[in-house]
Formats: sequence, structure tokens, C-alpha cells
Amino acid sequence: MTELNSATSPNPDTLKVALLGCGNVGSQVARILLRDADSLAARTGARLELIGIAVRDLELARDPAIPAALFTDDARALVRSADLVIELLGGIEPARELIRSALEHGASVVSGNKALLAAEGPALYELADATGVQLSYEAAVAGAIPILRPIRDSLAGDKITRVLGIVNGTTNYILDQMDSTGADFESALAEAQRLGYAEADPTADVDGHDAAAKAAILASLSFHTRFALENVHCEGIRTISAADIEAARASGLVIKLLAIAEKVELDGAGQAGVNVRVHPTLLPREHPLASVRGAFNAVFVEAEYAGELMFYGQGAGGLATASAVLGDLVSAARRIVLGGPGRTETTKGSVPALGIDAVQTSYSIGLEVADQPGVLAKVAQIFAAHGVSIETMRQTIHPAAEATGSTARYAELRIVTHRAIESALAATVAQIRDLDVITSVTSVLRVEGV
Ligand SMILES: NC(=O)C1=CN([C@@H]2O[C@H](COP(=O)(O)OP(=O)(O)OC[C@H]3O[C@@H](n4cnc5c(N)ncnc54)[C@H](O)[C@@H]3O)[C@@H](O)[C@H]2O)C=CC1
Ligand SMILES: N[C@@H](CC=O)C(=O)O
Ligand code: NA
Repeated sequence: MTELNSATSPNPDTLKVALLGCGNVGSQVARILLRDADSLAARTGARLELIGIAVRDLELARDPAIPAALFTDDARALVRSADLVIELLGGIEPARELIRSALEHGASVVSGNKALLAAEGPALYELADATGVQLSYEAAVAGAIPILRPIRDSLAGDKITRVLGIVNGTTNYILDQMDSTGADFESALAEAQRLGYAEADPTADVDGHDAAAKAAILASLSFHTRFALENVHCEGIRTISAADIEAARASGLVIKLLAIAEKVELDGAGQAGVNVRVHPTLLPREHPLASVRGAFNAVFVEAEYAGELMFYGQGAGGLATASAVLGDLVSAARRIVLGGPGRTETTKGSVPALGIDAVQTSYSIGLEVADQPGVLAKVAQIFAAHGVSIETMRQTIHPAAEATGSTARYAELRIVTHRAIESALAATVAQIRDLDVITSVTSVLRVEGV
């Protein structure tokens, strides 16, 4: 391995590519780089030579399509010899240290690591700018879907007002399986893991953290201001029960985990901030996002001049994600071949990050109440006191629960509100919880798109 980057010589015939990680995505990237070497060279203007693949365990049986000689357990040395580094390890360290080392050595970097980019993106970008190389991460948000490049480049002359999407394939797969086949949560998750959609630690998917990292990246690029993970309100899908899914279906709705970044007007004087959030959301079945099935993702972008745009495709899976990685790689390689400055990020704006309390949404609230006179009036009074108006209220009377020896009938209420400020909705629910006639608040879900 030579220490000199070929990128430093003008018009290089060959660019050296180091791959870090050979898991679901990395192994597919390696296969494509080897199999499609000629066509990639034709598109790039230089050969993309895979010089090594950093793995943790050299003894592990690997894909026979990848020559064994390419594997190394010395990622640091590999990075120092490359013109282009592809980071597909996941996690914060050693990914951060290796990316920094690559950028400092003048290598461009392609990464799919949203956890790292949400946490460290701006610092890494500054480093890439300082050394005149590129840091690209299309794979990090919505897998194969070209979404970051359109936001950053194609919409650079527009003003984005709202981004709303399904950006986690694993949770969409789980919710879809629960809805369409009645599968239970655990078996749907196990299948998502088997299919290579889930993160190494799937709690990142299930608890919404993966979607939150993507939401932070999307918001930062869309609103030209850095939004950190701490700015993202995050709720996962662990609390969604089969009963919630059934109740949604009965009302012509479907539950999806949505990432939303939207401009919120603070007053009539043009003051605005941005709220970024991830939470399970009820959508009408005819809403375009409702028909996004399996591990597919879709992102709606609303912009002042372009209007509504929708991006749809495979949000997870090794091969599909490899497509986004290769796209970034060829683009970065072309810049080396053709010369010219790298792309710069514009996340130095100062739009305030607003908490979820400031947003307008509507709630679907499930309640179990005593079946006695006056209950509805008490509940309705609380809504009125908070200025929240009720759009629909459905009541189902259940017979006494014989199994528990109870003789009292009880009623199930499902209330859908009109749009209101989140803080008023949350305060309404909190006060309802304390009513003596309420047995339990069985679910609270936000509703969009009605
Ligand atoms: N799987 C998917 O559908 C998508 C994954 N991504 C991202 O791409 C990255 C890779 O994802 P996957 O391939 O699914 O993960 P994976 O867990 O299948 O692969 C990661 C590989 O890196 C290896 N590794 C970890 N630390 C290492 C180290 N210090 N040295 C050498 N090897 C090391 C692991 O042993 C594993 O083989 C992650 O950042 C993930 O968030 C992004 C979009 C979609
Ligand atoms: N685990 C992620 C993989 C892609 O980013 C997901 O399920 O979407
Ligand atoms: Na993408």
C-alpha cells in the first residue's frame, strides 16, 4: 500500500477506494465495485480500484465473490492509502476517528452512518471543507431514495416549508406486517432483522432514534440550520398495540412512524421557527404515505415555489442502499477527475428549533370510562376548557367483565380532535387522566393528513 493518494496527481487513471465494513451494505458495495468495474470507470472517467475492505474478524467466512486478499483488520492503514473512503461500519467510534483521518489525509468520504452524521455532521463538514474534499451521505437518509441531493442541490433556489416522511424501513415493515397480516411485533421485528433492514441494535429503529437522526439531517439541510438530535422530539412504536392497529383500521386509518420537520409561524410578524419530530401517526388510508408498504420509505417535501414533491423507494436493505453509496462515490470520484471545489453545506443559519408544544396537530384519544350518566359531559367540559374542539366521538358499550367479577358495564370512547396547539392537547389529556370516571387512557396518537 502506497502512502501517496492518487487524487493528488492531475487526471488520475485510477482512484483507490477503501471500504470500511463488510456487513449488509458493505458486502453489496464491494460486489458492485468488483462486478461493475468497467461501467463505473466509464461513468467516472477513472477506474475505481477497491484496494481493501476493513473487517473486524479476518477468520469469518465471507462472500466468495470477494477476493480474500482484500480483507484487512487494519482500518487505519487502509484509510491512509485511499483516495476515497466508504464508511459502512455504523456507530460513533471508530467510524468518527477513521472518517476524520480520511478527510485529514485528503480522501473524500462516503458514509451511510446517520447516527454519526446527526451527532457530528457539521464538524466533519468543516473538516472536509478545510481539506477541500467531499463528505457525502445520501445512503444515510431513506436508503436508496435520492433525497439529500435534491434537497441540497435541486431545491437550493427554493424555500422548504415542510418535510414529512416515512424514513425508517424496519418500523414501517413491522407496522405494515402487524396491519396486513396480523403478525405480532416480535416476529415482524425478527423478520426485518433477517432481511437486513434493522440496525445492529434494533432498538435504534424501534424507539425512533434512527428516524430521529434522519429527521435531524433532513431538517438541517432543508432549513439551512443545524438541528441536533436533542432538538428532535422522538417517540417510537413500542407502545403501538394490535388493538391500536385494529381501531385505526376500523376508522379508515393506518399507523405510520413519521418524521416531520416543519416551519412554524410564531406570530403574525413573520417570526418563525422549525419543529422536528418523530412519532407514530394516524393517517387516512387514502393518504399517499399510507400506501408505503414493507421497508419502503417516502418523503414529502413542501416548498414555497415547487409546491409538493414526493420521493419514494427502498429505504433499507443492503443492495438498495448500496445504490446510494455508489452514486455518492461516483460523484465524488468525478470531482477528483474533473477538479473544482467540493460541495459545501449551508447549515450555518439560525432558525430557532421549537419544541413540540408549539406545533398544531390533532389527537386521537382512546378512553375506557364508566358507563354512567354525565361522563361525556365531564369529558367534553375539559376539552372546552382547553379550547380544543372535538371532531368525532365514537362510543362502544362493553358488557360487564365477568372474568374479573365486575358487574359494571363500561364504555370505550374514541375521540378525534380538530387541529389545535400540541400544548393544549397534551394538557387536555393530562386533565382527563385525572377524572374519577376514567378507568384508563388506552391510547393517544397524533393524526395528520385529514
Ligand atoms: N442496512 C440498511 O438497510 C442501511 C444501513 N445504513 C447504514 O449503513 C451502515 C452499515 O449498515 P449495515 O451494513 O446494515 O450494518 P452491518 O451491521 O450489517 O455491517 C456493519 C459491519 O461493520 C463491521 N464493523 C463494525 N465495527 C468495525 C470495526 N471497528 N472494524 C471493522 N469492521 C467493523 C461489523 O462487523 C459489520 O460486519 C450503518 O451506519 C447503517 O446505519 C444506511 C441505510 C440503510
Ligand atoms: N435500519 C434502517 C436502515 C436504513 O437506514 C431502517 O430500517 O430504515
Ligand atoms: Na437516500
